[in-house]
Amino acid sequence: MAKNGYVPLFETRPVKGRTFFKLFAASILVGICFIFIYRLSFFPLEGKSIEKWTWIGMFLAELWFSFYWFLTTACRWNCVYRIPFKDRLSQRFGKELLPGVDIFVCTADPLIEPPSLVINTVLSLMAYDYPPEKLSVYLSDDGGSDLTFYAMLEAATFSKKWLPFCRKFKVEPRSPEAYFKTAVEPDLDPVQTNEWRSNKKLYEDMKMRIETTTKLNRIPEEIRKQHKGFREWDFVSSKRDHQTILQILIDGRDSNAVDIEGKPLPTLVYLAREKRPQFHHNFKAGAVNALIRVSSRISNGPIILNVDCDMYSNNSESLKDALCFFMDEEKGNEIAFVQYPQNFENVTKNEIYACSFRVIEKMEGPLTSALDVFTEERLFTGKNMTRSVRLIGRN
Ligand SMILES: O=c1ccn([C@@H]2O[C@H](COP(=O)(O)OP(=O)(O)O[C@H]3O[C@H](CO)[C@@H](O)[C@H](O)[C@H]3O)[C@@H](O)[C@H]2O)c(=O)[nH]1
Ligand SMILES: [Mn+2]
Repeated sequence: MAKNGYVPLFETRPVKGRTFFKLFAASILVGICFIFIYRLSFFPLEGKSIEKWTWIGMFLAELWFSFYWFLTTACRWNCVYRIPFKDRLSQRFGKELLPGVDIFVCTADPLIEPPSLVINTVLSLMAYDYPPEKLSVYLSDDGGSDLTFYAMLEAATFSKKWLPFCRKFKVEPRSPEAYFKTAVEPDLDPVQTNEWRSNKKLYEDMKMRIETTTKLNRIPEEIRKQHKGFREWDFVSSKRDHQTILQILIDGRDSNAVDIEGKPLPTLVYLAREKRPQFHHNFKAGAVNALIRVSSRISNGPIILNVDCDMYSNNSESLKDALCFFMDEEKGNEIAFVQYPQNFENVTKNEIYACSFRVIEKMEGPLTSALDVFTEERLFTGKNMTRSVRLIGRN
């Protein structure tokens, strides 16, 4: 493994049984060739018109199925596993050497994507096992909703206790909702047990306050008075017609931005990009473009992680896993995009949703498919983009 003293940060292992798969594919290819030979050599020249047309129709269908088979087989031809070694990453890169990571969370509607769900995702990302001064979490709110803004204010306050709590009790996953749903009260000394209980209560109270405003569908006057950011909504006529609302809720550059233990907090930003009815907003891709511009002025991290608001992180170390691919001294430069596996809740025990890391190597020019990748296209070709970043996505 170690070559000239170099120890890689990740390993690529071929999936077992590739030769068998290739033989199997070759046998199908032979079968397809026979079908084509048969169709071309035995065309019913003498037959009725219906026979001829059915023959042509079937041949076209066979061509089409063969093309589909070719595409799916090509994708599976050289399957590999990627294995990151995050312990090596921590050994080799101290706090100072790790890159800044800008995390983008997108939400679009406070009714479909309730603010309590959004902040659970945000809190799970803020609590990543990563130097907080290197982390910045940006929420893009395409719903332009003060209900979501209020939930973010609550999350900013709650994070001061939640982050130390996660470290102390080794909480996993770090979405408070997901954690408290299954966690059993730890059997520790009374002081610690009380601390655990009081944090649970803090979360439940916060969730109740947020859900009450969501049900009311407005922010009560006494809460509005607590933060000047709410005044922005005096100028919002609708979710499709408003000015930019940008609020830095926790500024990591400020030495006072610390949790209850005095440790630094990650930067936390709320953004509702400007929208006007005469301009198309381009959905999530538009939101991500706005986030790239805004984050360039605030933290300008060379790594961007992009998640949807309903995708909390279920492992506090997964950021380090992804970084192993980018930080590897030999192969890291060939990698531009790492895609996290996605685990669905309450679906099935068996893994049928391709929950594995995906890594795109040697990227040249824009890629096709899916919105996450669209943002990448802009990143690499955009006229005013001078920022060179690498992406982690979950799509
Ligand atoms: O105008 C919009 C519309 C959507 N979103 C956000 O985009 C994400 C994805 O949208 P959703 O409607 O939930 O699509 P899904 O099918 O659930 O998402 C999958 O499909 C999308 C389109 O390919 C990808 O962008 C997502 O990452 C992928 O999870 C969500 O966080 C939304 O809040 C915005 O920010 N602005
Ligand atoms: Mn979704």
